[in-house]
Amino acid sequence: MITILTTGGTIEGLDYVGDKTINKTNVSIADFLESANVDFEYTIVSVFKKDSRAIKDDDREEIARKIEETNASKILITHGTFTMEDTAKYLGKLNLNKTIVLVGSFILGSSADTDAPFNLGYAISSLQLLKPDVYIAMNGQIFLWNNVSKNLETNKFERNE
Ligand SMILES: NC(=O)C[C@H](N)C(=O)O
Repeated sequence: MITILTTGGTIEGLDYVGDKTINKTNVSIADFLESANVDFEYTIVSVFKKDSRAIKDDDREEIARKIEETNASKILITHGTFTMEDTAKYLGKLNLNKTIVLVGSFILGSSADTDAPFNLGYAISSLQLLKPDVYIAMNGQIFLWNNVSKNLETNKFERNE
């Protein structure tokens, strides 16, 4: 059983100009999974729908609460890429003793060339194999919460050393 927590960001088809959200086509994570015909049990909980630049520690606390509330030991979090590393660090420090993988997309989930389905598939596969801890699954790689940052020039996540 996997619990999927959704929090907004480009992966959910939300588009932004500056700080303003332009509500484009709302893409649901459920639609991606249904079209892939996945065959594992999951529940999707929408925690909030935000540009990740607007996510504050109060919001992260709410995510942590949802993680503690669920019986599932494997948690996927869909999240905007801008502050994904901050949420990963926040959760990593809590020692929640569950396998937690954060994933998002660089290209709008509603675009034909979106990286969302690839990233989701990679993250879900990794989630099932990784030991308890907090990870980011992006760019076809797995990053541990305490050794990751987003390179804004290359639009890639990378290890700090
Ligand atoms: N690629 C993204 O997800 C960026 C997005 N604007 C965010 O919420 O961080």
